[in-house]
Amino acid sequence: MGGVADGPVLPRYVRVNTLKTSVNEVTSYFKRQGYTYLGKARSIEEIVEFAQRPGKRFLQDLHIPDLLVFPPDTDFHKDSLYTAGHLILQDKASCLPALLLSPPIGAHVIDACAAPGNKTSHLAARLQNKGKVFAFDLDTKRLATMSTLLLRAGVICQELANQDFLSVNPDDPKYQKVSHILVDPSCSGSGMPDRMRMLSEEAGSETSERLQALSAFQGRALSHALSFSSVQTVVYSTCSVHQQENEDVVKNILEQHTDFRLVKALPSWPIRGMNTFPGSESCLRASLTETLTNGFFVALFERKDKGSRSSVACEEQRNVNRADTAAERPEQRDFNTADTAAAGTQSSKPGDKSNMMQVTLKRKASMTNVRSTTKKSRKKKHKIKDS
Ligand SMILES: C[S@@+](CC[C@H](N)C(=O)[O-])C[C@H]1O[C@@H](n2cnc3c(N)ncnc32)[C@H](O)[C@@H]1O
Repeated sequence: MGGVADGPVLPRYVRVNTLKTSVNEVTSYFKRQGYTYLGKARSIEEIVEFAQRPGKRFLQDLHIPDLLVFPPDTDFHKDSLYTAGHLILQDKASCLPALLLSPPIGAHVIDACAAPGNKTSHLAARLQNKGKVFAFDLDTKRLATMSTLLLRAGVICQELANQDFLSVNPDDPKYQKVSHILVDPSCSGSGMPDRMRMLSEEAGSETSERLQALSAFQGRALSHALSFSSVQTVVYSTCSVHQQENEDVVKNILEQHTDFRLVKALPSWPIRGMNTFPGSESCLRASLTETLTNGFFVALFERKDKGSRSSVACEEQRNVNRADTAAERPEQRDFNTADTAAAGTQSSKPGDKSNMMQVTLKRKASMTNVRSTTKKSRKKKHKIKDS
């Protein structure tokens, strides 16, 4: 393990799945396992210090109440609380989007690019399984993984669809009550430590083209989310460190969607968006060196007029989105590498036409495919319960 001289090391963050247990119960459990509970962290510096030393100790995080912090390399994969879905191994930064979206219990929520589903399960926990999470993803395999993870986490308010979010009709009566949307689209993954290394090995021009295409897709996904007529709050997040995928996307969207404004995301968070446009400090950034997390970016949008948006404005924006989408959709499927690796499943290489074809074919199976996976998973749930 690295010492202070090697720079900060990422602790093991553990999110308590409040659908199945509580922070108090988990704290008592670990105390019985011989761990010492050091209370709630008071500063990031305290966590930095804490993470330098091994040992059976843990803290409660200072920003995210249902997050516990253990020394790096603490392995919970065989722990019975983990296997029973009471604990979710999730980086602190990746807990920010659901925390910030903060849908009220019973709300209808869309998770636009959802698999493998850690944020979906966090959203369901915040909803206390009441209301609805419509979760979309293009990748069949990742959705199957997600279905298993959600089952283990006790999530029952989800509706999964193997569908391009950009093709979801905001006028569909099914989504008329959607008030909160999370957009966590495919990105370069440059905030993930190993991804950063991989990216630096890529040729400059290739990287810049890829970033450009990613950024265009991210903008369209975010714009599409803002076109749902009842949506009030939207969170946009990436695990990228690039301005092009973060502040630039947000700036363009604010210019297009003047009926939305940025809200200061978690004011107590120390690192803000890069100063590239007025108000960019409302966004937040995360990094290993500054916040002891993976590299991450979050922007929180809120509708200015809390009443419903004019249907003409919605329709105009959707026409723009549809035209852009039709032009760009085929390439966009290449950008799943970082996310797929994070999910522990096989990824398609950028430009690998055979894999692209597979994805296209799989997508034709669409909703039925996922619904049948979900049914199978439900059967499995009973088996797990019985055994
Ligand atoms: C960053 S990952 C999402 C991680 C997920 N939110 C979580 O916390 O587990 C991005 C996901 O977007 C999916 N995706 C890419 N393009 C999409 C599209 N047009 N519609 C829906 N999902 C898409 C990818 O397959 C990938 O699973």
